[in-house]
Amino acid sequence: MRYISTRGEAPALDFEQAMLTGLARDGGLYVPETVPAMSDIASLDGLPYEEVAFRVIRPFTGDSFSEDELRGAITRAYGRISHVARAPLVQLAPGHHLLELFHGPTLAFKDFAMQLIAQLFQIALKRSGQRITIVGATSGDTGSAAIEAFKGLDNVDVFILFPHGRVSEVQRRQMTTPDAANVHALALTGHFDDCQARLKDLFNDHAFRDQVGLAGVNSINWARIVAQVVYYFTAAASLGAPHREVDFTVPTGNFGDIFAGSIARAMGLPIRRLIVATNQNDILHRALSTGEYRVGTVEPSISPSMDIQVSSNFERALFWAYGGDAGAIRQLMDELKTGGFSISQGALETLRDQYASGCVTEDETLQMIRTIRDETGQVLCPHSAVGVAVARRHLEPGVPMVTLATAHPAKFPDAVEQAVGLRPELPPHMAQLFDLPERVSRVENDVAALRSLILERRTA
Ligand SMILES: Cc1ncc(COP(=O)(O)O)c(C=O)c1O
Ligand SMILES: N[C@@H](CCOP(=O)(O)O)C(=O)O
Repeated sequence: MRYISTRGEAPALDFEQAMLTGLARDGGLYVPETVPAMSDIASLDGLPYEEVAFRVIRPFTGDSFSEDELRGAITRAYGRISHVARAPLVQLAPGHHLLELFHGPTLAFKDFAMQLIAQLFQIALKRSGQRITIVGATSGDTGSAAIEAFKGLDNVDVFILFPHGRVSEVQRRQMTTPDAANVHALALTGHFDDCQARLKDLFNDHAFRDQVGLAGVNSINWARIVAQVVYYFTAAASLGAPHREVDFTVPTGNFGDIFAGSIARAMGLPIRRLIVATNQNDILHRALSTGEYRVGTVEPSISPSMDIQVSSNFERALFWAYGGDAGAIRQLMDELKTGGFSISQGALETLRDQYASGCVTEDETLQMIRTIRDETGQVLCPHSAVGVAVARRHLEPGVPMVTLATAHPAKFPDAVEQAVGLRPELPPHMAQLFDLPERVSRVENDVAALRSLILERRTA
Protein backbone atom coordinates (compact mmCIF):
# COMPACT_ATOMS: atom_id res chain seq x y z
CA MET A 1 0.00 0.00 0.00
CA ARG A 2 1.45 3.35 -1.08
CA TYR A 3 0.43 6.85 -0.09
CA ILE A 4 0.63 9.84 -2.41
CA SER A 5 0.46 13.56 -1.71
CA THR A 6 -2.57 15.60 -2.74
CA ARG A 7 -0.13 18.13 -4.21
CA GLY A 8 1.78 15.57 -6.26
CA GLU A 9 5.30 16.81 -5.57
CA ALA A 10 6.37 14.71 -2.57
CA PRO A 11 7.63 11.13 -2.69
CA ALA A 12 5.09 8.30 -2.36
CA LEU A 13 5.50 6.56 1.01
CA ASP A 14 4.47 3.39 2.79
CA PHE A 15 2.17 3.50 5.83
CA GLU A 16 4.88 3.83 8.47
CA GLN A 17 6.67 6.57 6.57
CA ALA A 18 3.42 8.45 5.94
CA MET A 19 2.57 8.20 9.64
CA LEU A 20 5.95 9.51 10.76
CA THR A 21 5.95 12.21 8.08
CA GLY A 22 2.52 13.73 8.81
CA LEU A 23 2.28 16.61 6.34
CA ALA A 24 3.84 15.79 2.97
CA ARG A 25 6.99 17.77 2.15
CA ASP A 26 5.16 19.60 -0.65
CA GLY A 27 2.57 20.84 1.87
CA GLY A 28 -0.04 18.28 0.76
CA LEU A 29 -1.80 15.50 2.63
CA TYR A 30 -1.16 11.81 2.10
CA VAL A 31 -3.95 9.65 0.69
CA PRO A 32 -3.85 5.97 -0.30
CA GLU A 33 -3.15 5.39 -3.96
CA THR A 34 -6.06 2.93 -4.00
CA VAL A 35 -8.62 2.12 -1.34
CA PRO A 36 -8.86 -1.58 -0.47
CA ALA A 37 -12.26 -3.28 -0.60
CA MET A 38 -13.56 -4.72 2.66
CA SER A 39 -14.75 -8.27 2.26
CA ASP A 40 -17.51 -9.94 4.25
CA ILE A 41 -18.91 -6.87 6.00
CA ALA A 42 -21.82 -8.95 7.34
CA SER A 43 -19.43 -10.98 9.49
CA LEU A 44 -18.36 -7.87 11.42
CA ASP A 45 -21.62 -7.58 13.33
CA GLY A 46 -21.13 -8.76 16.91
CA LEU A 47 -17.34 -9.00 16.73
CA PRO A 48 -15.31 -7.25 19.45
CA TYR A 49 -14.33 -3.69 18.45
CA GLU A 50 -10.66 -4.69 18.48
CA GLU A 51 -11.23 -7.43 15.91
CA VAL A 52 -13.12 -5.10 13.58
CA ALA A 53 -10.32 -2.55 14.01
CA PHE A 54 -7.75 -5.14 12.99
CA ARG A 55 -9.70 -6.18 9.89
CA VAL A 56 -10.35 -2.60 8.77
CA ILE A 57 -6.89 -1.18 9.46
CA ARG A 58 -4.74 -4.12 8.36
CA PRO A 59 -5.12 -3.58 4.58
CA PHE A 60 -3.84 -0.01 5.01
CA THR A 61 -0.70 -0.81 6.97
CA GLY A 62 0.86 -3.16 4.39
CA ASP A 63 4.23 -4.45 5.56
CA SER A 64 4.81 -1.61 8.02
CA PHE A 65 3.69 -3.63 11.05
CA SER A 66 3.43 -7.38 11.55
CA GLU A 67 0.03 -8.85 12.40
CA ASP A 68 1.17 -9.33 15.98
CA GLU A 69 2.43 -5.76 16.28
CA LEU A 70 -0.83 -4.35 14.94
CA ARG A 71 -3.02 -6.59 17.11
CA GLY A 72 -0.93 -5.70 20.18
CA ALA A 73 -1.20 -1.98 19.46
CA ILE A 74 -4.97 -2.23 18.97
CA THR A 75 -5.45 -4.22 22.18
CA ARG A 76 -3.42 -1.77 24.27
CA ALA A 77 -5.09 1.27 22.68
CA TYR A 78 -8.69 0.20 23.05
CA GLY A 79 -8.14 -1.33 26.48
CA ARG A 80 -8.11 2.31 27.58
CA ILE A 81 -11.67 2.92 26.41
CA SER A 82 -13.93 2.32 29.36
CA HIS A 83 -17.08 1.09 27.60
CA VAL A 84 -17.08 -2.62 26.83
CA ALA A 85 -18.41 -1.93 23.32
CA ARG A 86 -15.83 0.89 22.90
CA ALA A 87 -18.17 2.80 20.53
CA PRO A 88 -21.70 1.95 21.70
CA LEU A 89 -24.69 2.77 19.53
CA VAL A 90 -27.75 4.01 21.42
CA GLN A 91 -31.16 4.72 19.98
CA LEU A 92 -32.36 8.33 20.26
CA ALA A 93 -35.64 7.79 18.39
CA PRO A 94 -36.94 5.19 15.95
CA GLY A 95 -34.46 5.19 13.08
CA HIS A 96 -32.05 7.65 14.72
CA HIS A 97 -28.99 6.41 16.62
CA LEU A 98 -26.18 8.07 18.50
CA LEU A 99 -22.68 6.62 18.14
CA GLU A 100 -21.01 7.41 21.47
CA LEU A 101 -17.33 8.09 20.84
CA PHE A 102 -16.55 9.68 24.20
CA HIS A 103 -15.68 6.78 26.49
CA GLY A 104 -11.92 7.16 26.06
CA PRO A 105 -9.51 8.69 28.60
CA THR A 106 -10.01 12.30 27.41
CA LEU A 107 -13.73 11.95 26.68
CA ALA A 108 -13.65 12.74 22.96
CA PHE A 109 -13.57 10.76 19.71
CA LYS A 110 -9.91 11.74 19.24
CA ASP A 111 -8.91 9.00 21.69
CA PHE A 112 -9.84 6.33 19.15
CA ALA A 113 -7.10 7.42 16.78
CA MET A 114 -4.65 9.00 19.18
CA GLN A 115 -4.37 6.01 21.51
CA LEU A 116 -3.66 3.76 18.56
CA ILE A 117 -1.15 5.95 16.79
CA ALA A 118 0.79 6.48 20.02
CA GLN A 119 1.24 2.70 20.14
CA LEU A 120 2.26 2.54 16.49
CA PHE A 121 4.69 5.46 16.87
CA GLN A 122 6.29 3.66 19.82
CA ILE A 123 6.83 0.48 17.82
CA ALA A 124 8.28 2.38 14.88
CA LEU A 125 10.55 4.60 17.01
CA LYS A 126 11.89 1.70 19.05
CA ARG A 127 12.77 -0.07 15.85
CA SER A 128 14.60 2.90 14.32
CA GLY A 129 15.99 4.51 17.49
CA GLN A 130 14.74 7.82 16.07
CA ARG A 131 13.69 10.75 18.30
CA ILE A 132 10.84 12.98 17.22
CA THR A 133 9.16 16.24 18.12
CA ILE A 134 5.41 16.16 17.76
CA VAL A 135 3.73 19.51 17.26
CA GLY A 136 -0.06 19.60 17.24
CA ALA A 137 -2.66 22.32 16.74
CA THR A 138 -5.87 22.04 18.66
CA SER A 139 -9.17 23.68 19.28
CA GLY A 140 -9.28 21.60 22.45
CA ASP A 141 -9.77 17.89 21.92
CA THR A 142 -6.88 16.80 19.69
CA GLY A 143 -4.44 18.40 22.11
CA SER A 144 -5.77 16.71 25.21
CA ALA A 145 -5.96 13.36 23.45
CA ALA A 146 -2.40 13.69 22.10
CA ILE A 147 -0.99 14.68 25.48
CA GLU A 148 -2.77 11.80 27.18
CA ALA A 149 -1.56 9.30 24.58
CA PHE A 150 2.08 10.47 24.31
CA LYS A 151 2.88 11.78 27.80
CA GLY A 152 5.89 10.14 29.37
CA LEU A 153 6.75 8.09 26.27
CA ASP A 154 10.38 7.65 25.25
CA ASN A 155 11.82 9.39 22.19
CA VAL A 156 8.99 11.93 21.87
CA ASP A 157 8.36 15.53 22.85
CA VAL A 158 4.81 16.82 22.43
CA PHE A 159 4.12 20.53 21.86
CA ILE A 160 0.46 21.46 21.65
CA LEU A 161 -0.68 24.84 20.35
CA PHE A 162 -4.13 25.89 21.49
CA PRO A 163 -5.91 29.23 21.02
CA HIS A 164 -5.61 31.21 24.24
CA GLY A 165 -9.02 31.74 25.88
CA ARG A 166 -10.91 29.79 23.24
CA VAL A 167 -11.05 26.26 24.67
CA SER A 168 -13.23 25.09 27.55
CA GLU A 169 -11.68 25.07 31.01
CA VAL A 170 -11.82 21.28 31.16
CA GLN A 171 -10.04 21.03 27.80
CA ARG A 172 -7.40 23.54 28.91
CA ARG A 173 -6.74 21.76 32.18
CA GLN A 174 -6.47 18.41 30.40
CA MET A 175 -3.59 19.94 28.46
CA THR A 176 -1.93 21.98 31.20
CA THR A 177 -2.06 19.66 34.22
CA PRO A 178 -0.09 16.56 33.07
CA ASP A 179 3.34 16.89 34.68
CA ALA A 180 5.35 14.75 32.24
CA ALA A 181 8.58 16.45 31.16
CA ASN A 182 7.95 15.67 27.48
CA VAL A 183 4.63 17.57 27.39
CA HIS A 184 4.49 21.29 26.52
CA ALA A 185 1.17 23.14 26.37
CA LEU A 186 1.38 26.41 24.43
CA ALA A 187 -1.42 29.00 24.53
CA LEU A 188 -1.19 31.00 21.31
CA THR A 189 -2.61 34.48 20.82
CA GLY A 190 -5.13 33.85 18.05
CA HIS A 191 -7.70 31.28 17.04
CA PHE A 192 -7.44 27.66 15.97
CA ASP A 193 -6.75 28.49 12.31
CA ASP A 194 -3.70 30.48 13.46
CA CYS A 195 -2.46 27.45 15.42
CA GLN A 196 -2.94 25.22 12.38
CA ALA A 197 -1.28 27.75 10.04
CA ARG A 198 1.80 28.05 12.30
CA LEU A 199 1.98 24.26 12.51
CA LYS A 200 2.03 24.07 8.71
CA ASP A 201 4.70 26.82 8.63
CA LEU A 202 6.88 24.62 10.83
CA PHE A 203 6.35 21.62 8.57
CA ASN A 204 7.13 23.69 5.50
CA ASP A 205 10.45 24.83 7.01
CA HIS A 206 12.38 21.75 5.91
CA ALA A 207 15.58 22.59 7.75
CA PHE A 208 13.75 22.95 11.06
CA ARG A 209 11.62 19.92 10.31
CA ASP A 210 14.68 17.74 9.81
CA GLN A 211 16.57 19.25 12.73
CA VAL A 212 13.91 18.36 15.32
CA GLY A 213 12.40 15.30 13.61
CA LEU A 214 9.04 17.03 13.32
CA ALA A 215 5.98 14.79 13.40
CA GLY A 216 2.27 15.61 13.38
CA VAL A 217 -0.70 14.00 15.04
CA ASN A 218 -3.45 16.18 13.67
CA SER A 219 -5.73 14.59 11.14
CA ILE A 220 -3.35 15.80 8.43
CA ASN A 221 -1.70 12.51 9.48
CA TRP A 222 -3.19 9.67 7.47
CA ALA A 223 -2.86 7.25 10.40
CA ARG A 224 -5.38 9.36 12.33
CA ILE A 225 -7.94 9.00 9.57
CA VAL A 226 -7.59 5.27 9.16
CA ALA A 227 -8.24 4.62 12.85
CA GLN A 228 -11.43 6.67 12.61
CA VAL A 229 -12.79 4.49 9.77
CA VAL A 230 -13.40 1.58 12.14
CA TYR A 231 -16.44 2.88 14.02
CA TYR A 232 -18.35 3.51 10.78
CA PHE A 233 -18.07 -0.24 10.20
CA THR A 234 -19.10 -1.31 13.70
CA ALA A 235 -22.12 1.03 13.64
CA ALA A 236 -23.32 0.20 10.14
CA ALA A 237 -22.79 -3.56 10.54
CA SER A 238 -24.88 -3.56 13.69
CA LEU A 239 -27.68 -1.81 11.76
CA GLY A 240 -27.72 -4.40 8.98
CA ALA A 241 -24.94 -3.42 6.56
CA PRO A 242 -24.09 -4.59 3.93
CA HIS A 243 -27.73 -5.52 3.28
CA ARG A 244 -29.03 -2.16 4.42
CA GLU A 245 -27.90 1.39 3.68
CA VAL A 246 -27.13 3.75 6.55
CA ASP A 247 -26.87 7.57 6.76
CA PHE A 248 -24.27 9.26 8.98
CA THR A 249 -24.28 12.83 10.28
CA VAL A 250 -20.94 14.09 11.52
CA PRO A 251 -20.25 17.27 13.51
CA THR A 252 -17.45 18.71 11.43
CA GLY A 253 -14.57 21.17 11.69
CA ASN A 254 -11.33 19.94 10.17
CA PHE A 255 -13.20 17.38 8.02
CA GLY A 256 -11.14 14.45 9.36
CA ASP A 257 -13.88 12.45 10.99
CA ILE A 258 -16.26 12.70 8.06
CA PHE A 259 -13.46 11.96 5.59
CA ALA A 260 -12.92 8.72 7.50
CA GLY A 261 -16.56 7.97 6.62
CA SER A 262 -15.75 8.52 2.94
CA ILE A 263 -12.99 5.95 3.24
CA ALA A 264 -15.41 3.48 4.82
CA ARG A 265 -17.77 4.04 1.91
CA ALA A 266 -14.97 3.65 -0.63
CA MET A 267 -14.12 0.33 1.06
CA GLY A 268 -17.65 -0.86 0.30
CA LEU A 269 -19.68 0.12 3.36
CA PRO A 270 -23.17 1.06 2.10
CA ILE A 271 -23.30 4.60 3.43
CA ARG A 272 -26.07 6.38 1.55
CA ARG A 273 -25.40 9.92 2.75
CA LEU A 274 -22.58 11.50 4.73
CA ILE A 275 -23.96 14.68 6.21
CA VAL A 276 -21.65 17.50 7.27
CA ALA A 277 -22.95 19.33 10.36
CA THR A 278 -21.36 22.67 11.24
CA ASN A 279 -21.91 25.32 13.88
CA GLN A 280 -22.05 29.01 12.94
CA ASN A 281 -18.52 28.66 11.50
CA ASP A 282 -20.17 27.18 8.44
CA ILE A 283 -17.58 27.44 5.69
CA LEU A 284 -18.05 23.79 4.71
CA HIS A 285 -21.82 24.10 4.49
CA ARG A 286 -21.44 27.28 2.44
CA ALA A 287 -18.85 25.68 0.17
CA LEU A 288 -21.07 22.69 -0.55
CA SER A 289 -24.13 24.91 -1.04
CA THR A 290 -22.56 27.58 -3.26
CA GLY A 291 -19.31 26.14 -4.64
CA GLU A 292 -17.41 29.07 -3.09
CA TYR A 293 -14.86 28.20 -0.39
CA ARG A 294 -14.29 31.64 1.20
CA VAL A 295 -12.62 32.06 4.56
CA GLY A 296 -14.46 34.36 6.95
CA THR A 297 -13.72 35.34 10.52
CA VAL A 298 -13.93 32.67 13.18
CA GLU A 299 -16.85 33.30 15.53
CA PRO A 300 -16.36 31.76 18.98
CA SER A 301 -19.19 29.34 19.71
CA ILE A 302 -20.42 27.00 22.43
CA SER A 303 -19.01 24.13 20.34
CA PRO A 304 -15.44 25.52 20.31
CA SER A 305 -13.74 22.43 18.90
CA MET A 306 -15.48 23.16 15.59
CA ASP A 307 -14.58 26.86 15.46
CA ILE A 308 -12.59 26.40 12.27
CA GLN A 309 -12.56 28.16 8.89
CA VAL A 310 -9.61 26.49 7.18
CA SER A 311 -10.62 22.87 7.22
CA SER A 312 -7.49 20.88 6.53
CA ASN A 313 -8.92 17.56 5.35
CA PHE A 314 -11.22 19.19 2.84
CA GLU A 315 -8.09 19.10 0.68
CA ARG A 316 -8.33 15.30 0.62
CA ALA A 317 -11.99 15.46 -0.45
CA LEU A 318 -11.12 18.00 -3.13
CA PHE A 319 -8.30 15.80 -4.42
CA TRP A 320 -10.78 12.99 -4.99
CA ALA A 321 -13.42 15.31 -6.40
CA TYR A 322 -10.88 16.65 -8.92
CA GLY A 323 -10.08 13.07 -9.97
CA GLY A 324 -6.63 13.07 -8.36
CA ASP A 325 -5.47 16.19 -10.25
CA ALA A 326 -2.67 17.39 -7.93
CA GLY A 327 -2.01 20.45 -10.14
CA ALA A 328 -5.59 21.63 -9.61
CA ILE A 329 -5.20 21.18 -5.84
CA ARG A 330 -1.96 23.18 -5.81
CA GLN A 331 -3.76 25.97 -7.63
CA LEU A 332 -6.71 25.95 -5.17
CA MET A 333 -4.40 25.93 -2.15
CA ASP A 334 -2.49 28.90 -3.60
CA GLU A 335 -5.77 30.77 -3.99
CA LEU A 336 -6.69 29.85 -0.42
CA LYS A 337 -3.71 31.89 0.79
CA THR A 338 -5.52 34.98 -0.47
CA GLY A 339 -8.92 34.13 0.98
CA GLY A 340 -10.54 31.29 -0.92
CA PHE A 341 -11.41 29.64 -4.20
CA SER A 342 -14.25 28.56 -6.46
CA ILE A 343 -14.84 24.83 -6.82
CA SER A 344 -15.24 23.72 -10.45
CA GLN A 345 -18.74 22.62 -11.46
CA GLY A 346 -17.67 19.01 -12.03
CA ALA A 347 -15.90 18.74 -8.69
CA LEU A 348 -18.83 20.38 -6.91
CA GLU A 349 -21.24 17.85 -8.38
CA THR A 350 -18.97 15.02 -7.21
CA LEU A 351 -18.76 16.55 -3.72
CA ARG A 352 -22.54 16.94 -3.59
CA ASP A 353 -22.94 13.29 -4.56
CA GLN A 354 -20.70 12.44 -1.60
CA TYR A 355 -21.85 14.90 1.07
CA ALA A 356 -24.99 16.67 2.22
CA SER A 357 -24.67 19.46 4.77
CA GLY A 358 -26.36 21.74 7.26
CA CYS A 359 -25.43 24.37 9.83
CA VAL A 360 -26.86 25.16 13.24
CA THR A 361 -27.09 28.43 15.20
CA GLU A 362 -26.12 28.75 18.84
CA ASP A 363 -29.77 28.91 19.92
CA GLU A 364 -30.63 25.80 17.92
CA THR A 365 -27.71 23.97 19.56
CA LEU A 366 -28.90 24.88 23.06
CA GLN A 367 -32.46 23.97 22.12
CA MET A 368 -31.33 20.58 20.81
CA ILE A 369 -29.53 19.77 24.07
CA ARG A 370 -32.82 20.55 25.87
CA THR A 371 -34.98 18.60 23.41
CA ILE A 372 -32.89 15.45 23.57
CA ARG A 373 -32.65 15.63 27.36
CA ASP A 374 -36.47 15.95 27.54
CA GLU A 375 -37.14 13.22 25.00
CA THR A 376 -34.55 10.66 26.08
CA GLY A 377 -32.84 11.76 29.30
CA GLN A 378 -29.51 11.82 27.45
CA VAL A 379 -27.39 14.96 27.83
CA LEU A 380 -25.45 15.85 24.69
CA CYS A 381 -22.26 17.87 24.38
CA PRO A 382 -22.77 20.93 22.15
CA HIS A 383 -20.84 19.39 19.22
CA SER A 384 -22.98 16.27 19.27
CA ALA A 385 -26.07 18.51 19.55
CA VAL A 386 -25.03 20.28 16.33
CA GLY A 387 -24.86 16.84 14.70
CA VAL A 388 -28.22 15.71 16.04
CA ALA A 389 -29.91 18.97 14.97
CA VAL A 390 -28.69 18.59 11.39
CA ALA A 391 -29.46 14.87 11.35
CA ARG A 392 -33.08 15.49 12.35
CA ARG A 393 -33.53 17.60 9.21
CA HIS A 394 -32.32 14.68 7.11
CA LEU A 395 -34.19 11.72 8.62
CA GLU A 396 -35.92 9.53 6.07
CA PRO A 397 -38.11 6.50 6.72
CA GLY A 398 -36.43 3.18 6.09
CA VAL A 399 -32.81 4.39 6.27
CA PRO A 400 -31.27 4.39 9.73
CA MET A 401 -29.45 7.59 10.67
CA VAL A 402 -26.35 7.53 12.87
CA THR A 403 -25.12 10.77 14.45
CA LEU A 404 -21.59 10.76 15.80
CA ALA A 405 -21.49 11.92 19.45
CA THR A 406 -17.97 13.29 19.48
CA ALA A 407 -17.43 14.42 23.07
CA HIS A 408 -18.73 13.91 26.60
CA PRO A 409 -20.96 16.71 27.92
CA ALA A 410 -18.73 17.11 31.00
CA LYS A 411 -16.04 18.67 28.78
CA PHE A 412 -18.39 21.61 28.10
CA PRO A 413 -20.23 22.21 31.41
CA ASP A 414 -20.93 25.91 30.78
CA ALA A 415 -22.80 25.26 27.54
CA VAL A 416 -24.67 22.32 29.03
CA GLU A 417 -25.63 24.35 32.09
CA GLN A 418 -26.86 27.16 29.86
CA ALA A 419 -29.06 24.65 28.02
CA VAL A 420 -30.44 22.46 30.78
CA GLY A 421 -29.33 23.99 34.09
CA LEU A 422 -27.04 21.18 35.19
CA ARG A 423 -23.29 20.66 35.13
CA PRO A 424 -22.45 17.09 34.08
CA GLU A 425 -19.95 15.39 36.37
CA LEU A 426 -16.50 14.40 35.23
CA PRO A 427 -15.80 10.68 35.50
CA PRO A 428 -13.79 9.53 38.54
CA HIS A 429 -10.45 9.35 36.70
CA MET A 430 -10.67 13.12 36.15
CA ALA A 431 -11.91 14.05 39.61
CA GLN A 432 -8.64 15.87 40.51
CA LEU A 433 -8.56 17.98 37.35
CA PHE A 434 -9.47 21.26 39.04
CA ASP A 435 -7.02 20.76 41.93
CA LEU A 436 -3.85 20.19 39.92
CA PRO A 437 -1.37 22.99 39.11
CA GLU A 438 -1.30 24.17 35.50
CA ARG A 439 1.83 24.40 33.35
CA VAL A 440 1.46 26.46 30.17
CA SER A 441 3.48 28.94 28.11
CA ARG A 442 1.96 31.90 26.28
CA VAL A 443 3.20 32.28 22.70
CA GLU A 444 2.59 34.92 20.08
CA ASN A 445 1.21 34.03 16.67
CA ASP A 446 4.69 34.05 15.22
CA VAL A 447 6.54 31.14 13.68
CA ALA A 448 10.03 32.40 14.58
CA ALA A 449 9.11 32.67 18.27
CA LEU A 450 7.61 29.23 18.13
CA ARG A 451 10.67 27.71 16.51
CA SER A 452 12.95 29.15 19.22
CA LEU A 453 10.70 27.94 22.01
CA ILE A 454 10.58 24.40 20.63
CA LEU A 455 14.36 24.26 20.21
CA GLU A 456 14.85 25.53 23.76
CA ARG A 457 12.32 23.22 25.45
CA ARG A 458 12.93 19.94 23.65
CA THR A 459 14.13 17.27 26.04
CA ALA A 460 16.14 15.57 23.27
C1 LIG B 1 -15.89 17.32 19.99
C2 LIG B 1 -15.56 17.49 18.56
N1 LIG B 1 -16.54 17.32 17.66
C3 LIG B 1 -16.30 17.47 16.35
C4 LIG B 1 -15.06 17.83 15.87
C5 LIG B 1 -14.85 17.96 14.40
O1 LIG B 1 -14.09 16.89 13.90
P1 LIG B 1 -13.25 17.07 12.57
O2 LIG B 1 -12.27 18.16 12.84
O3 LIG B 1 -12.61 15.76 12.34
O4 LIG B 1 -14.21 17.46 11.52
C6 LIG B 1 -14.02 18.05 16.78
C7 LIG B 1 -12.65 18.43 16.37
O5 LIG B 1 -12.03 17.95 15.55
C8 LIG B 1 -14.26 17.83 18.15
O6 LIG B 1 -13.29 17.95 19.04
N1 LIG C 1 -11.33 19.98 16.64
C1 LIG C 1 -9.97 19.67 16.65
C2 LIG C 1 -9.17 20.48 15.69
C3 LIG C 1 -7.99 19.70 15.19
O1 LIG C 1 -8.49 18.61 14.51
P1 LIG C 1 -7.70 17.38 13.95
O2 LIG C 1 -8.70 16.30 13.90
O3 LIG C 1 -7.19 17.78 12.63
O4 LIG C 1 -6.57 17.06 14.87
C4 LIG C 1 -9.45 19.71 18.07
O5 LIG C 1 -10.21 19.41 18.96
O6 LIG C 1 -8.33 20.05 18.31
